[in-house]
Amino acid sequence: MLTINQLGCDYPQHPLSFTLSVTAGERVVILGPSGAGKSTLLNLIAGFIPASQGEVWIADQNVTALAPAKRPLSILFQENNLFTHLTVKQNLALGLSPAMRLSAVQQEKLLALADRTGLLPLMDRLPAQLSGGQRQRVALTRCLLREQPLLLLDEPFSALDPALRQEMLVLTQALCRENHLTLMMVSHQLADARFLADRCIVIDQGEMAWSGTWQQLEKGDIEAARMLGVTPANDP
Ligand SMILES: Nc1ncnc2c1ncn2[C@@H]1O[C@H](COP(=O)(O)OP(=O)(O)OP(=O)(O)O)[C@@H](O)[C@H]1O
Repeated sequence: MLTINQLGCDYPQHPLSFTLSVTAGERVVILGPSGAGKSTLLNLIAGFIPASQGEVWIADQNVTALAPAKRPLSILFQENNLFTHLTVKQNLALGLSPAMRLSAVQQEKLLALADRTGLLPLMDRLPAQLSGGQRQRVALTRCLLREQPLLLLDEPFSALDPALRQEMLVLTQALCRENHLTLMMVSHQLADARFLADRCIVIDQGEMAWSGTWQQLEKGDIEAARMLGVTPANDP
């Protein structure tokens, strides 16, 4: 589904170069120390940071030279995902049409998904009139309306309180399953991986340092776990 090969950019501190493959429908949680290159990896895949080397292949298509909007993926950041002057409904409509002019079928689709994610009572509000969790629910719903096969999440729930965070993880897992999405999510929490990940990747100093299961990390007896500060009795 996703293959990247020596994908990198020239940051002055140290070069970054990533090589990895993700299969269709796989849910991968990306962990690693602060500054390791996790966000850069997602931004290189999405095309927001131009690659100075390497290639990105998504669903058998070389997308390395494509503009971000042309790549078959959606990306969600920690915050600032919504247009502040547009209502929830308008923000959602942008997922289907840049001009927000929807056909009857698209309207129906939008309302059905908004119902699924609990947004119907909020449709006429502006983002400033929503809680942080509600805003992320809108942004996640818009990602899904785009119906792209690859979903990239960059610490999307880290500003939320634990209960809301758990609610969003449950929703994300359900929506990924229902829509057969391939997921790559950056997180600082091994608990997210425990809940969501088929596989964990640890990034260190601009490259992939380790790949395996959250159970292996949780044991705390491998170098990748030590890198994250995980010991058997200590979840980072
Ligand atoms: N625009 C930029 N120009 C130059 N260097 C950058 C730029 N953005 C990030 N970096 C550097 O690239 C490295 C990787 O940054 P990145 O934001 O990808 O790390 P991260 O693993 O996501 O960190 P965190 O967990 O703290 O969010 C860091 O050393 C950072 O200082």
